[in-house]
Amino acid sequence: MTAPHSNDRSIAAHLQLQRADFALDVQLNLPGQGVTALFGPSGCGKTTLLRSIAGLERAHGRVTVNGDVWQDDAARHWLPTHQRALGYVFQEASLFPHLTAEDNIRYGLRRTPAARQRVALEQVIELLGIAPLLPRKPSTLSGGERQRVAIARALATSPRVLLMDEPLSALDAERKAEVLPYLDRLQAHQDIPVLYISHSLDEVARLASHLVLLRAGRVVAEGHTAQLLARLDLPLAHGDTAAAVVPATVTQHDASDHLTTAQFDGGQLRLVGTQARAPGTAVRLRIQARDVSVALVPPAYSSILNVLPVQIAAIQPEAPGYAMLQVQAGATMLLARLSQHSVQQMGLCAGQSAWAQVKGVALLD
Ligand SMILES: Nc1ncnc2c1ncn2[C@@H]1O[C@H](COP(=O)(O)OP(=O)(O)OP(=O)(O)O)[C@@H](O)[C@H]1O
Repeated sequence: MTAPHSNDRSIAAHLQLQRADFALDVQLNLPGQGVTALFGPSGCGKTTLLRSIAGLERAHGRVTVNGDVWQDDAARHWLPTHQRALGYVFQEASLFPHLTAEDNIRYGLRRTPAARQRVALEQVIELLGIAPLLPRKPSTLSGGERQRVAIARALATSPRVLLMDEPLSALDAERKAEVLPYLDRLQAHQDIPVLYISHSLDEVARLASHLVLLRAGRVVAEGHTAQLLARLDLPLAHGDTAAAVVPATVTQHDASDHLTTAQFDGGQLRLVGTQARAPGTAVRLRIQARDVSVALVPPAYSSILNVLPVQIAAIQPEAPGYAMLQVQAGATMLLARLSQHSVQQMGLCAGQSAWAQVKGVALLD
């Protein structure tokens, strides 16, 4: 069943499911493009939600994906999984061991009706850089290579959505770093929305433009990743890993000093030692709360490259001895993790003007 508005770019998952000691109850309307991360503590229902969208669990409600109605219990409509145009990538690549990488990918392709095939096999192979792996059996591939083949197999079926359940969590840091750029490429070259479960805030910050925070089967918060990461009422903005994500545009690269300048909605930031990027390139920057300090007078003769005029938006006490500050630069919210002692000594309070000294800025893509 296809909705009359074929240009509908959204994913709706209005779902309820009751188990003996767990209930899923979500009303989600998500973007029909880009990566949406599902994040939350173990057992909060991330996998159950993804499986329900896939029709692998019999939740009740309504699921639509960019105009396709997969489930509408009110209209007694429910498509089984094989009739839902989706790709599913699990933590461990579940490839057929007796088939080569190529035959694994072709297997998915054969099961896709010709009318639905929109993604060319060659394109998928090129995108994931797996041409040299095609004749090999899964047992001869590394974990990262296997996962790239599994993603290729899912993509080759021309899915309307890609469901990824912790696709990198079984890989060590090095293999993860090897696969991540392919996920970036996927976003740049394929217009397929991705729902992505991850336990890693780093991964979420890097890949996801949209974020859903779940707890005990319910949605705690949902919205732009950058906005949610900086919200003091949410657990993400607390502790040693708290960080703000800042969308920016490269304006200059000074090759002699290895300094890149990027403009964001609130000023300029300079990054040292990053690869040269052409002016105009859109980038996402990550600023950790522990790398931001606050001064009440403009710091002089400082080695810190980035000093921004800000306004303190909010202050919240943290784990013993710490306070988390939201500081606003233009329209951008940053986080600063300070000692309680400094907050008291300096008499810091919401509404005050100050200078944020940013010690480290990381390029996410
Ligand atoms: N097949 C099942 N039968 C009964 N209960 C289940 C089943 N699968 C999961 N559960 C329970 O449902 C709840 C949600 O599980 P789910 O796997 O969706 O959580 P999750 O957020 O994906 O967790 P994790 O991050 O650990 O993977 C948990 O309480 C879990 O114990």
